[in-house]
Order: sequence, then C-alpha cells, then structure tokens
Amino acid sequence: MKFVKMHGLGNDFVFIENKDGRDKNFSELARCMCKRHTGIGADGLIIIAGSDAADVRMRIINADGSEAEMCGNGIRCFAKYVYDSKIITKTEFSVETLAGIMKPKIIVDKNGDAGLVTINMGKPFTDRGSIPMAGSAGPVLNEEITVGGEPWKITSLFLGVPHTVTYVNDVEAVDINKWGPLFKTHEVFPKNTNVNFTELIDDKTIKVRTWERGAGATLACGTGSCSAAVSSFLNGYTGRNVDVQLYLGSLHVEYNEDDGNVYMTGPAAVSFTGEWPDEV
Ligand SMILES: N[C@@H](CCC[C@H](N)C(=O)O)C(=O)O
Repeated sequence: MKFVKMHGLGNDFVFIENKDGRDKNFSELARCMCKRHTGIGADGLIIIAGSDAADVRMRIINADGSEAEMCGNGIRCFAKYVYDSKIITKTEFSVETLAGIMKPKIIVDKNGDAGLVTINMGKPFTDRGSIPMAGSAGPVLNEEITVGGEPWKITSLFLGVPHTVTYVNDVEAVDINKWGPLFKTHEVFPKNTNVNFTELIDDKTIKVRTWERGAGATLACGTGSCSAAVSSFLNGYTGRNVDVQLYLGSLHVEYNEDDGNVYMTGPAAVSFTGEWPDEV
C-alpha cells in the first residue's frame, strides 16, 4: 500500500487513498501506522475517498484508532495532496467530512504546486449541544470548572471537533501532558474535548499549545487554533483576525464578520513517501 507522510506545522499524518471506495474500519491500521517507534509515526491517518456530496471525501483516524469529525491541519495537507496529485484540478473545491462540507482554496506557488491553503472551516457551534452560535447565545465564556482539584476558566465550542480554550500567562510553563488528559475526560464534555492552552500576546496575536483527544500533545492543531481565535474574539481579547503562534510557525485565522465563517490559512508539506505492507 502506497502512503504519503505529510504535516501542517508539525501536526503529522499518513495519507492513503481508499481506491476500492468501500467504507472500512481503519482503526487498527491507524494505530499501527501512527506508532512513533514501530510504525511510520504520525498524529493520525487520513483517508482520501470518493464522495457523492462533495468533490472528494476526507476521513481522519486519530493515532489511538478513534475517528474524528474533522482536522484543520489535516485538511490543508489533504487539499495539497489532491491538488498536487491532480485528483482535483480546481483551486477551490469541496471536501466531505463528518463535520460537514469544508471548502479549501489553494494558493498556487511558483512551481504550480499548492503553497499556502485557506480553508473555510464553516461556523463555530456551541460545544455541548451543537447549537449554531449565530442567532443563539453562543458559548458560555470563561466558565469556571474544577479540573484536577484546581479551578480553571474555560470557553468551549465545536469547530469541526470539540474544543476547550483556557487562558494562561505562559503556555511554555504548562505541563500539558498532565492537564490535557484531565480536561479531555472531564464530565462536562460528553464527547471528550481537545484542550488549547492559550497565551494572549496582543490583540492580533495569540500563542497556543494543544493537547488532542486521540493523539495527545501535538505540535499544532488547526481546529484548536481556530477555536482559540474565535474564543479570544468573543471574550474581547482580540479582533477577528489573529495570528496563532505554534511551535513551528503561525496560522492565520479570520472569524469573518459578514458570513460568520472561520477561515484558516497556513502551510502544508510532504515529508516523504513509502510503501506499507498490505497485511497491516
Ligand atoms: N489535529 C487536528 C485535530 C484532529 C482531531 C482531534 N484529535 C480530535 O479527535 O478531535 C487539527 O489540526 O484540527
């Protein structure tokens, strides 16, 4: 089985094409491929498949074998993959995901390949009941919960996947491997949560470190960056346009005033290609 290893600012994925088109359970394959020491090593497995509802379909299986609804860094890589390999020849197209239809826009580089990619991530939802934020009261801002015996203020929302944002003075000082799992399984999150420890730099810049459901601490999280940007705007800390600083670079996020959608722009890169034995 041919695979391509890609990453979006260090959030890394194995890509395979589901050529026969049948829906399969890819959990075990994801667990084996994603293992850092005995596999290819990745935060998730992404499957490229055909779609009746959009130009193409993306499935994302986390490193632990659980399937996520969406993946922000993954879909930028996905867009580069399908554009550079000519599965899709348009620079603007639609991708079916479990979180709905996403719309990538490719910015073509000087070699004719996909360079930066902008994704229309759709509208944020309130977290717990999946109520659209537009026209509703929106999420509860800075709600206090007790995690690991300590009080934390959180803003939770659903932007492709469930996210919680909590503000800290210094993200580097937070032991995210300690706190991440405690947030993830907290009783207030029926589908578990990803958690984004967020430091405010100025009204146009935030710094985010994410602990992900299904993958643990990652170098970047696209849906998490978007959630932290939306939360920062709703809390009155930033404007609608924010640069999100991550370990290996930045994502630009715009929470558009006119259409209520969230637009994320950032890089996507191929690390290497290879063959994986078919018998897992
Ligand atoms: N890294 C991703 C999010 C992947 C899904 C997440 N682990 C979940 O299960 O919710 C991103 O860039 O958005």
